[in-house]
Amino acid sequence: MEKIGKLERVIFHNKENGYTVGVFETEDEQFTVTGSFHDPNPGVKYRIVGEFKMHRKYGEQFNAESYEEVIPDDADGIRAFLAAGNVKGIGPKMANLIVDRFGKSTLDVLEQNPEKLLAIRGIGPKSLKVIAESFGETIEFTKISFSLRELGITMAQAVRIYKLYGGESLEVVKDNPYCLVEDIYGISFRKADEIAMKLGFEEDSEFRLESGVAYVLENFAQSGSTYMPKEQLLESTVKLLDVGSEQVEECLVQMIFQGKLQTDTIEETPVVYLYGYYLAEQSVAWHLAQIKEAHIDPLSADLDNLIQDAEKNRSGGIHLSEEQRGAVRQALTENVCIITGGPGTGKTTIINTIVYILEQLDIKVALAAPTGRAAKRITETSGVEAMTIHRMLEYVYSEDEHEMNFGRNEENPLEEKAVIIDEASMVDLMLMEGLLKAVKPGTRLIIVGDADQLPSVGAGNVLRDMLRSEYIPAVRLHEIFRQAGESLIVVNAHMIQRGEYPYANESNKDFFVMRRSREEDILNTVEDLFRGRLQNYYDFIHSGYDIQVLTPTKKGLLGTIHLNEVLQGVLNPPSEEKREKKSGSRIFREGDKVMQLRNNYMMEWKRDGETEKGKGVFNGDMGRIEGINPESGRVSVRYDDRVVVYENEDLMELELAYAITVHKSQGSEFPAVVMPMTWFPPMLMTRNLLYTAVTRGKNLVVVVGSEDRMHAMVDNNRIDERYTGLEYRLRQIDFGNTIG
Ligand SMILES: Nc1ncnc2c1ncn2[C@@H]1O[C@H](COP(=O)(O)OP(=O)(O)OP(=O)(O)O)[C@@H](O)[C@H]1O
Repeated sequence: MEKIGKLERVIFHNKENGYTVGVFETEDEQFTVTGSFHDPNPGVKYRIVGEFKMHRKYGEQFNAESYEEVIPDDADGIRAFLAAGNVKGIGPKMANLIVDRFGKSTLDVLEQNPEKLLAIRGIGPKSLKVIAESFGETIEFTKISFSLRELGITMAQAVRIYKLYGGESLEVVKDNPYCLVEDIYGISFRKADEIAMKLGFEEDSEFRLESGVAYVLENFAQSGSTYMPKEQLLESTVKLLDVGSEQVEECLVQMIFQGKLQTDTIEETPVVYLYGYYLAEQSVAWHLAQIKEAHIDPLSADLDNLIQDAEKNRSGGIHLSEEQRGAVRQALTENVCIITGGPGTGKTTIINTIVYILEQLDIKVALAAPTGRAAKRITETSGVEAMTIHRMLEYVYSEDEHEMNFGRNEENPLEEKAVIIDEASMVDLMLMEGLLKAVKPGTRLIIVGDADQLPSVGAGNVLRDMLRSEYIPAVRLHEIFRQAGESLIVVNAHMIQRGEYPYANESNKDFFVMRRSREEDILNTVEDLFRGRLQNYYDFIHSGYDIQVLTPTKKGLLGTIHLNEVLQGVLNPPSEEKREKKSGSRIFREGDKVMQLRNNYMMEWKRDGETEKGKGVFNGDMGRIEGINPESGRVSVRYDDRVVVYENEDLMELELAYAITVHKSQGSEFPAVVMPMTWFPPMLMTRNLLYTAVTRGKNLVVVVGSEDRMHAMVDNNRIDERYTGLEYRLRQIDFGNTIG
C-alpha cells in the first residue's frame, strides 16, 4: 500500500539504525508511521510504501518498508523541501525568504524564471547561477532516482548512477542494466540481474550471458587469477545463469569475436582470459625481454672499489656479506634483476648501496614502491626519496573514458637510466604492465621484494612468476641481520617460512602468545590490550591508535566487522563533542581510524597549509576522520598531510580500520600488531598469511588465542594458487619462441 503525505512530527528517531516513529498526515487521514528513515524531516512530503499493522500496545500503525521524498506542491512543503538542503545555495533562512515571496509558485519560479530570485536580498547573479543549476539537477535527479529506486536501487547507488550517466541514467539502465556491474562500484551482477528481471529481460538475453561470463571471470580475477580453465568457466557460468552450456559456448565465441575475451592453451589446458589480462601478460613478457636483451654500456669504474666506497660512505661502515655483495654486483651488471629476501636480510641496505654507486657514476635513479606507505617507509629508512609507482608514472584519470592512464609510457618513457622497485610482491599484473611500458630498453631495472609475502591484491602473481620462470637473473638473500639477537619477530618470521613453530614469550622480547581458547575470551583480551594494557607497558605505544589488529577474515566474532564495532567503542566511544554519521550498518564518528577500500582516482585531496590539490585515494590508505559537516553530512578524512572529503555516496569506499584483514595490511608496518587466533576458514589459515601478519609488526607482535591454531597455520603451506600465465610466457621466451 502506498501513502503520500507529510511527516507531521517525529516522535522517536534512533540515529544508529534509523528506526523512526512519527505522525504522518495525508489529505484525509492522520496515523502513526514506523520504519527506517535515514534523516526524517518534519514538514517534508514523503511517499511511503508498507502496510497497516496492529500493535499490541500502540494500536494501528503504518509500517513503512520504503519511503521516498516527493517534490512538494504546497508552500509549507516547498519550504521544508528547500530548508532540508536539497538545493545548493539555499539553507533554511533563504528558503523562508524565497517561499514568503513566491509561495506555492516557488518551484515554477525556480524552474522557469529563476532570475526573479534576484529580487531577494542575499541573492546575486553568482549565487543565482549556483541555485538555478543545482535546482535543475535536483529536480532531474529526484525524478530519475524515484524510478531507479522502484527498480530496487538504493539512494547511494542512484546518486552514483546519476553522477555517471546524468539525465540519461534511466535510458542507460533500461537498455542494459548489466552495464551497472562494470560502471557502478557496489552494484554486483546479482543486483543487476534482479533489476533486469524487473525490467523483463529474458534469461538468455545476450547482455545477461555476456555479463554472466564477465562476472565469473572477474570474480576469479578478484581472487588473483588472470585466466580461468575453459571447462571451469563454462561450468560456473551455467550454474550462475541457469542456462544451457551451448548458449554459454556461443556467447564465448561472440565475446572473443568482439575482442572481450581471449582463449589460449597453457600447459595443454584450454583457458579463457579477459582480454585485458591476456594483453597485459603478453606485454609484460615482451617488455621484460626487450629490457633484458637491450645493450647497456658496462659501468665505467671497478665494481669492487665502488662497493667498498659505498660501504664506507653510505652504509655507516656496514660491511656487506658475500650474498649482499652478489646482489649489488648483479643489480649493476645485469639489465634487469630481482633481489628477494625476508625481513632484515638487508634489502634496504642493498638499495642504498646501489643508489649510492649509481649516483657516483652520474646515473640518474628512480626509486618507487606500490603503496604510499611503503614509499614513505623507504624514504624514512634509506634517506633516498621514493615515490609510489603510480606517481612515478604520472597517472591521470581520464574522466571521458572513465579510466586511468599513465603519463609515462612507451611514447614518453621515464628519463632515469635506472629504476628500482621495492616491495615488488605487491605489484599486480596491470601495474607491472604500466611500469614496464614506461621503462625504455637500455634502462637498468632492479626489482626488490619478499616473494614469501602474500601476493598482490590485484590479479597476477608477478614476482613469483618471474622468479619461477628463471628467465630473470635473481638473488635470494638468506642471512638475517636486523637485530637478530633481540628481535623474535624477525627470527620467527624466518622460522615460520621454514615451517618451524615460532618462539614466544621470552621476557623482554617482542613476540608474545596470550593463550586463550574461547572466542569470547580472545575478544575480551584484545579489548583489554586496547584499554591501555600495552600502552602502560611500552613507550612506543602512545595510544590504542598505534596498535593494529590484523585478522584473517571480515566475518565472525573475531572478524574485522565485529572487532571494529567493539574497538570503536573502546577507543572512540560516542560523545556529545563528536559528530557521527551513519552509513549502511556502520557509524563513522569524528576521530575514527579508517581505511579506503579501493583505488579511486577521482577523489580530490588538499594538502595542509598549501594550495596544492590533487586526485587519488588508494586501496589500503589509512587515515582518521577529522570532521563531519553537520549540514552536508560530508566526512573529512585526514591521510597524513592530506585531507579528502567524502560525500554520502563515497562512504561505501571507507571502512573502520581498528581491525583490518591481513590481506589489506600488505606493504605496511605498525608499531604493534595484535592477531586473534582461533578457528578461521581453513583456506585462510596458511603459513603465508601468518608470515605476512607477523612481518607487519615493527616492535611488537601479540597473538591472542590458540597456539595450536597458530602451529596449524605454520603447517599449512598451501600457497594461494592462482591461475596466472606469466611464468609460462617467460619460459617460452627462453625456449626461443616468438611472442607478441
Ligand atoms: N652486512 C650487514 N652487516 C651488518 N648489519 C647489516 C648488514 N646488512 C644489513 N644490516 C643491518 O640489518 C638491518 C636490516 O637491514 P635492512 O633494513 O637493509 O633489511 P631489509 O631486508 O630491508 O629488512 P626489512 O624488509 O625488514 O625492512 C639494518 O639495521 C641494517 O643496518
